[in-house]
Amino acid sequence: MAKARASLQRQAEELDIHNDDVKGGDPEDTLDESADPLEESGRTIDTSEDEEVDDMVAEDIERFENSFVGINKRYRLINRIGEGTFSTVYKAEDLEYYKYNNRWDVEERERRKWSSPASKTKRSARKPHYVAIKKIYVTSSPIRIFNELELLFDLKNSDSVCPLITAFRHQDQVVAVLPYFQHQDFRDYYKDMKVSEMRLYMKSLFTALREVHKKKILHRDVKPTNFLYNKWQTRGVLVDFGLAEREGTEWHQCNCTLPPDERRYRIAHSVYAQNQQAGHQTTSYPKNDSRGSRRANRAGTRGFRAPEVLLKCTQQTTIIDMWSAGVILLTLLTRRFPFFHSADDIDALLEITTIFGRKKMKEAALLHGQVFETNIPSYSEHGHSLEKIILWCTGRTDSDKNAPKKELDEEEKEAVAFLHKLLECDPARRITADEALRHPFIMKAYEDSEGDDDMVDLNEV
Ligand SMILES: Nc1ncnc2c1ncn2[C@@H]1O[C@H](COP(=O)(O)OP(=O)(O)OP(=O)(O)O)[C@@H](O)[C@H]1O
Repeated sequence: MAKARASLQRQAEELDIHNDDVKGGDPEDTLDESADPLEESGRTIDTSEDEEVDDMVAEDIERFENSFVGINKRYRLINRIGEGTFSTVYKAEDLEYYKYNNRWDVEERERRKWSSPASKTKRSARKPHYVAIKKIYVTSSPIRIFNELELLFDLKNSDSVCPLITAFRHQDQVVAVLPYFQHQDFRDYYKDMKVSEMRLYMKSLFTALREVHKKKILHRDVKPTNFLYNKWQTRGVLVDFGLAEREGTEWHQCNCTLPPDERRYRIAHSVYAQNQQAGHQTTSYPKNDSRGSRRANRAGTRGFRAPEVLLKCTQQTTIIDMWSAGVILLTLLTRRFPFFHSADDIDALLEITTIFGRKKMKEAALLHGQVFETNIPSYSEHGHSLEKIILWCTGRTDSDKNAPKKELDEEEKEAVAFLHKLLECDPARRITADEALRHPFIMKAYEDSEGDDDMVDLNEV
């Protein structure tokens, strides 16, 4: 393992490119904006090798094959399946599959488990095997590429993380080779997923996050396009560790990790509190603050960033991913994608304020030593309940005040009770992936899959 790591490191160091990351934020921060969930370019392109390939895509594949000498000896490129901010992903047939040990191939393992001894040898000899080739843009910094490859290498034994099979470099171009994971486009099912199906989706997502978080890795970019879900197999895999990092990277003490008494003391003696006591409602923070602005990693995708990321917490933990998972569940329950659609971080904070109200946001900000103030009169002190928002978004509100009040059904109510635990503004009180998997809402998914196991047993008999 150490040898492979050293070789990856060497490859990253060898890259002679000095460009900065694609989108930098203000120089004081680390802000990597991943693809907008609304942008068509981020959309999964459906592929079947028999399908006609667009002329433009065929040209692109040809360019790629010509620029990356030798790639077509190992892989037959079939189609372009995804385009993101940092990479283009192609589906390809692995031409040298049988030369190697393919422990990464979970699907083949499953197939072999259930097939007869004779078919095991017969069919696998003919069956083509597919991979996803991620061509990382040359504008990505070598450090970033190395980071992604190294974290994927670390997670190689996790079935719910799309593993790294191998990686190649040719001049300034790096490609990562991953197993091709058959999945459906989120946009094709989020509008009509039943609550029982949401449970299975979330269970699979938390299983992946538990694995990642156990290794103390923050994914940082949890969103539907980075969780490839196969609803027929009720299994998904996490992809895209391009923004991921190890917990503790560049940490500096943040107020949120102080013992409550000490935090209260600091807040009570802050400039903000003193100005408040003096009754300076409009000048509760220094207008000409000479202190340097705070540095914090705010990488992620708009609409999925946790409040502590937006508030520049300097000790962010793996729990930021659980907020993003909450945004996915909110999307499924409201049938709105993307649910949040802010232009920048301030907008994002305001969108959250609309739901949770001014009081909660002020508390959330103080927790990280920040002051949250807004003069927008329409934001209420306590916001709106998630129940109400789901009813609004799904057209279950009546303009007639005398009409009987519409309510969520029992299953939706259970989902909302769980959602509150994910969309908790205080990271210390937010549910972890491990706890989520033991929550009654998710536990019901195990009851459903126990039923499925029975069915398999009967078929076997
Ligand atoms: N292993 C895989 N199997 C099938 N499809 C994949 C695989 N990996 C990636 N894809 C497809 O390619 C898309 C882009 O991949 P990825 O998220 O890794 O790239 P990215 O450039 O970092 O994207 P973004 O900027 O959207 O975060 C995915 O949303 C998915 O549709």
